[in-house]
Amino acid sequence: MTAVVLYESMFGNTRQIAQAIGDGLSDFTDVRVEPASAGPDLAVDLVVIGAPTHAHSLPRASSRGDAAKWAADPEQHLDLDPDASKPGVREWIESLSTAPAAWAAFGTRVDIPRIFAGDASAGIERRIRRLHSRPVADSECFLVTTKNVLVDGELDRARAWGRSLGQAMIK
Ligand SMILES: Cc1cc2nc3c(=O)[nH]c(=O)nc-3n(C[C@H](O)[C@H](O)[C@H](O)COP(=O)(O)O)c2cc1C
Repeated sequence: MTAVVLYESMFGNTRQIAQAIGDGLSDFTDVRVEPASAGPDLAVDLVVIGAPTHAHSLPRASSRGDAAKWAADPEQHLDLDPDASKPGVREWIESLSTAPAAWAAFGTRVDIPRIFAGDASAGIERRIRRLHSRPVADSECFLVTTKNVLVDGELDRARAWGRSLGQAMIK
């Protein structure tokens, strides 16, 4: 069995979550963790795909530009990921003609009530479901602070979610 965890990340949090999900999955399968800008790779048994929440939904070119402006402000103490300005998860999904054979969605968002934050994972799930496919597990969103730092315990939660996806695949 093989799996790929695809992510988009501006400031590194979603990348760290993707790597932790990959760690959890690696107990069950060979797994690669890659930016979504690498393009569609459906030749695997499981695709796990995640993005940061921007304006309640998935990043788009304009919100990636806003993220780059935040990172350019030294007072924000943010480093931009190398692939941050490239096409990401929204474009990856738009390029699909069929859904991956097995897939699950995750996101990151600010630790405020979901109704105010929105949730990229729900946006990913909704878009791939339009290709007449259901995820292998409910989507999951991981939390950052308003200063864009992962909330304590979220990497452990991501590892556990990755393990649960691996378990679901071997059943
Ligand atoms: C342009 C922009 C818009 C954002 N909009 C939202 C939002 O609507 N809701 C939210 O919870 N977080 C929002 N955020 C915060 C991101 O969700 C947060 O920066 C991200 O989860 C961190 O992941 P990353 O380090 O992988 O980019 C926004 C961030 C940026 C840069």
